[in-house]
Amino acid sequence: MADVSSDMICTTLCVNQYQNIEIHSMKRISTVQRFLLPIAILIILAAILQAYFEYRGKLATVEQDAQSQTRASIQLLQTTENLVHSQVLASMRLLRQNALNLGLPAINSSTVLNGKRIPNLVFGNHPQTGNFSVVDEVTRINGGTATLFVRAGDDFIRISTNVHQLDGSRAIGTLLDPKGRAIQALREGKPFYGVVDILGNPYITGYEPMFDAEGKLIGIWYVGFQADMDALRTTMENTRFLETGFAAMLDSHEHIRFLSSHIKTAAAERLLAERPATWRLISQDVPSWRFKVVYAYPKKEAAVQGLIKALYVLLSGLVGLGVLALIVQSQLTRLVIKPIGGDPALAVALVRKIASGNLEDDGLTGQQNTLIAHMITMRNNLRRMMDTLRSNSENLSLAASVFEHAGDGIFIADARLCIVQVNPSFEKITGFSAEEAKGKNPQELSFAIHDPKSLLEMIYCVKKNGQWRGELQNINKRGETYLISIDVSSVANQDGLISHYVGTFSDITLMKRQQESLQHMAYHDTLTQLPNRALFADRLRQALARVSRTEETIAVCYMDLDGFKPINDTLGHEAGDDLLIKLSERIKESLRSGDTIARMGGDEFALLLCNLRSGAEARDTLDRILQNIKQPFQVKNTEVHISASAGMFLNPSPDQDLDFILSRADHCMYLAKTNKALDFYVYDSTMEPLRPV
Ligand SMILES: Nc1nc2c(ncn2[C@@H]2O[C@H](COP(=O)(O)OP(=O)(O)OP(=O)(O)O)[C@@H](O)[C@H]2O)c(=O)[nH]1
Repeated sequence: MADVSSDMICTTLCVNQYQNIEIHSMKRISTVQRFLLPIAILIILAAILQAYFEYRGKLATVEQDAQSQTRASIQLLQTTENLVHSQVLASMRLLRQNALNLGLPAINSSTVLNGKRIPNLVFGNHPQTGNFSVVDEVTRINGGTATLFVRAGDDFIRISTNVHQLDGSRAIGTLLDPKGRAIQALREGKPFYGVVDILGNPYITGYEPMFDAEGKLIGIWYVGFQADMDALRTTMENTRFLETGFAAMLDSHEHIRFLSSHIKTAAAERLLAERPATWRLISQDVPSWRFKVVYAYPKKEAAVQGLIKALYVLLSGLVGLGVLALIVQSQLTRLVIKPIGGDPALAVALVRKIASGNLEDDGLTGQQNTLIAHMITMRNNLRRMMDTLRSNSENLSLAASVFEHAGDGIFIADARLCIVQVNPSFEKITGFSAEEAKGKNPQELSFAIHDPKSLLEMIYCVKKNGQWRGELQNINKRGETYLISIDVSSVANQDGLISHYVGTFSDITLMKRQQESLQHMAYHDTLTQLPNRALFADRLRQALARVSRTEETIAVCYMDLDGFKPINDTLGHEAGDDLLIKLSERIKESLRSGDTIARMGGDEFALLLCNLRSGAEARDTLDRILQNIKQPFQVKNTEVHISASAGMFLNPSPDQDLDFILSRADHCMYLAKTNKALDFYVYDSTMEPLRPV
């Protein structure tokens, strides 16, 4: 119980802390009380109802008992009557048989009895008035009493009897009670059997009409037994109904014959006469005896008995309720409150709060290993999950936004490299819509169309290293070639197996072109598109490096146009430009693929002749070029003639400085220009420092 109390206190404290829970009413009534309240009300109502019914039942039982005892008393009378009735019949038969043994009944003249003249009843020749042999014989054999009556008008006079009067004499000469019960039937010639009051005593009697040979009613046969009322008297005297209730047997004159011994006759007579409302009187007639059985009891006593019974039921109900309350409280505490860890209302409120989506930590705590504690843990876990989900969702929406708005094309492919999703930039760059791209692999969308191997390399690297970066040349839906810089990485599932590939790429076609253009500009002359000084120096460097391995002959020539300025001056600068372009193309066409011509500035050009078999071949080549230049050019519809002076550095060695080589060739060119005798001079470091062609 101490645990339960502490639980309740804990719950109340928790509830108090639990701000948002609508359990104000529950604070006042605990779950056990709420559980018990309807049961208690039901049990109390049932007990009250049962008590009421018990009360009514008790009243009815008292009434029924009284009725039943009344009937029992009557039954006793009737039993007495029935038992004696057979004796009466036997005696009646015996009386008549004894008479018939003497002769048939008849009236023979008259006789005198007690000074009165009455008809003389005879059996055969035997007068019966004052003759007691027949009746005494019957009584001797069967007991009881027997009488012979003779009819005298409407009356019947006892002429022979063994019924004695109070003075002890035989009651002959007396009349059959003219107001009695038997006389009416007998006058009509019918028998009468029943209880008759004879001289103040009840007799069970039998009366039969006596007829002579002609069938004339001349008298009465009578036999009777005085009823033994001792048993009835004892029963009545011992009867005590409730505390003061009593039983009484009244005769036809309403006189009390028998009465319960605990009440005085006068008091009983007064009650029976007044019949007060506070008493219940049950009376029943016994017609054959002309008696009346009365049972009387005070209503108050019956009510008290009923109330005692009702109170007993009520108390039993309350005791039962108390026991039930204890059982319910202990079982609820053991099976519900303790496992829950507090009032179920608190748990319900907590669940409702969680269900409403409120996962805030409100400081609620629960005892270990209880439902509330588990729910709080669940709520904490849910909150953490929600935070993670929210964060993931934000990341996802961010990722989705990036995916949607990224300038780079993005595709996501499954493990078979079939595209499952692309972003708008993918559609823009490739020209393929998302619907067209889905389900296809990059090759089917013309990725790396010219170099399918690069895709295989890409897959191999991604599988091995998790990512691959490179450039691919693709063809878009419009059939245009474009170059992409692409980054492909793999996404592994929980088992560590590749589930997806993510490719991010950008169209670098334009950038590449610009880059190439810039590179071209950096190494070429913008007017003639010939290599410039820097590219020439680079090629010369490469050639020198090669020479040490191949021992081939190379030659570096420096060339300057003669009389170019006048063309500018006369035909204009544009014509000069045109001439420079056409001259460059002519020289380029006359060179072999491994040779280089570069514009060094203004009207100055440099030549790098490689793979020469000899110095003579170098001279011949330069000479052929100079002769070629002398061929007329068509500029602005004008035939223009021009020539060039040149210098050659034949067989430069790898250890020689580039500037030195060029300055030597330039110097030779200067000699040719100033000398005018030769088109070019040759500098050969291995032979002569400077010599003409
Ligand atoms: N049209 C045109 N003229 C150029 C260009 N670069 C330099 N020139 C001109 O080329 C001329 C070069 O001068 P010079 O070397 O004296 O010309 P030249 O008449 O050939 O004289 P020599 O070389 O001494 O024979 C100058 O008038 C420059 O203005 C160019 O890119 N286009």
